[in-house]
Amino acid sequence: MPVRTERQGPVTTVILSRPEVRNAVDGPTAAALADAFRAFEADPDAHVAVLWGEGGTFCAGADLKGIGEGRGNRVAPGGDGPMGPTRMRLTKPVIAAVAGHAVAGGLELALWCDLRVAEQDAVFGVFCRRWGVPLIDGGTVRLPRLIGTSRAMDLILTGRPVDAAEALDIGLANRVVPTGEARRAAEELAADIARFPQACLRGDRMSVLEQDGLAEADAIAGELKHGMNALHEAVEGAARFAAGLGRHGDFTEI
Ligand SMILES: CC(C)(COP(=O)([O-])OP(=O)(O)OC[C@H]1O[C@@H](n2cnc3c(N)ncnc32)[C@H](O)[C@@H]1OP(=O)(O)O)[C@@H](O)C(=O)NCCC(=O)NCCSC(=O)C[C@@H](O)C[N+](C)(C)C
Repeated sequence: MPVRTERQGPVTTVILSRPEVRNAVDGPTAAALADAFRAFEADPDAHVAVLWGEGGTFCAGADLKGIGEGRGNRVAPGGDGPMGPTRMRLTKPVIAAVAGHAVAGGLELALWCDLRVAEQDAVFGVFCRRWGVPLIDGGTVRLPRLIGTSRAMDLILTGRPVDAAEALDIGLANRVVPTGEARRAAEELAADIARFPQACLRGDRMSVLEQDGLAEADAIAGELKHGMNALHEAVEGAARFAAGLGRHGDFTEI
């Protein structure tokens, strides 16, 4: 099974498991990844997902051997991405737990996630530059939005490796943790996020995602729309505050 899912309360961990090819994604693996995230999205008790690659590597991108033999991943307009879930807009957050390499399509998978927790020896990069395989899983769109056009163009044109320290510095990684700790740290972060009232959190997240390409006034109108959908939580949350709960950053009691 190239993909499996484990569940701890509201946290779902999707595990990419083809360590013998550094978790390179072929067609069946892409389909299994997409299905795993569809199942996460449909499960009302699952709040936050973690995407982790087994065997010390996040993902070496698309399966180059398959591409070389004419068995490239399916590229269908309107369908799933060649790497699987990269064209889905989930209503819930996903965190990439990056050990080893997150390169080419593996970088695109990490960019699709909301947050990236990287091990200190993790490496990111547009390694597909070497083979003439294009970024068509959102990489040319999400990378500049995340780190800015100038930095993204450097990485896209040179295909150079980016270590964890630089990734943190340029905002590609959100946290850097010791080697071997990415999954645990990402799951802890996911559990922290899963504790909050979810309608408000999902609305604020969606406001961030939807504003790309919108004029400021339209983006602010979108923010209002998502915020109003979660007002019931605001009333409940304000009542908890008035009762003296959750003050001074102690979120465990809310
Ligand atoms: C990741 C890596 C740095 C790890 O190095 P390592 O020293 O730890 O491991 P290795 O010895 O190089 O590889 C171990 C095994 O893993 C296989 N492997 C590694 N990456 C692979 C890959 N991408 N496809 C198929 N097999 C891959 C190797 O061939 C090898 O198999 P073998 O034991 O049978 O020789 C190194 O393997 C590497 O550079 N791999 C290639 C990465 C790369 O360039 N990927 C580009 C893929 S194209 C791409 O993803 C772009 C994407 O947008 C395309 N699409 C839109 C279609 C999705």
